[in-house]
Amino acid sequence: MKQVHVAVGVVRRESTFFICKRADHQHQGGKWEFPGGKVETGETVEQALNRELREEIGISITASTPLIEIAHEYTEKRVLLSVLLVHKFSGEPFGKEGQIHRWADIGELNDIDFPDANVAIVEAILDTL
Ligand SMILES: Nc1nc2c([nH]c(=O)n2[C@H]2C[C@H](O)[C@@H](COP(=O)(O)OP(=O)(O)OP(=O)(O)O)O2)c(=O)[nH]1
Ligand SMILES: [Mg+2]
Repeated sequence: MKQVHVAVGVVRRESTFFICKRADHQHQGGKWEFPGGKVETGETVEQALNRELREEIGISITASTPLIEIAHEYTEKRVLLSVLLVHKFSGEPFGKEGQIHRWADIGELNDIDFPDANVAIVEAILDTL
């Protein structure tokens, strides 16, 4: 199975994190996600994430640091998630593509319905902060 490389942004403001709901027709539809998307040929992870966060939530990244890389195999798809912690940005995040979104407190992260690969992301957030 081909592996899809995805840049994922953990957008943080104080002890809260900006999350979006994936549309029903998408892979892992109906689950919450950290915004992001596929890394295109010739892009770095940082460039891909900056493009995706502009398109999806209307912000520009000012400062980010690598948080974790996760390779995960779903039954129908193999993904490599390169996750960056986005701690400075300009603009106010919103659901630019009409998606449901919210700020989740750090204490809620363990109870949110994320795709399976995100268990390791949530662990990394809780370990780091
Ligand atoms: N953005 C994001 N994707 C995640 C997370 N967890 C997780 O398993 N994924 C998976 C689901 C998808 O298979 C893949 C993201 O790819 P995608 O198809 O949504 O990428 P995209 O935003 O470029 O979408 P598209 O416009 O190409 O349809 O990564 C997460 O927290 N955020
Ligand atoms: Mg996306």
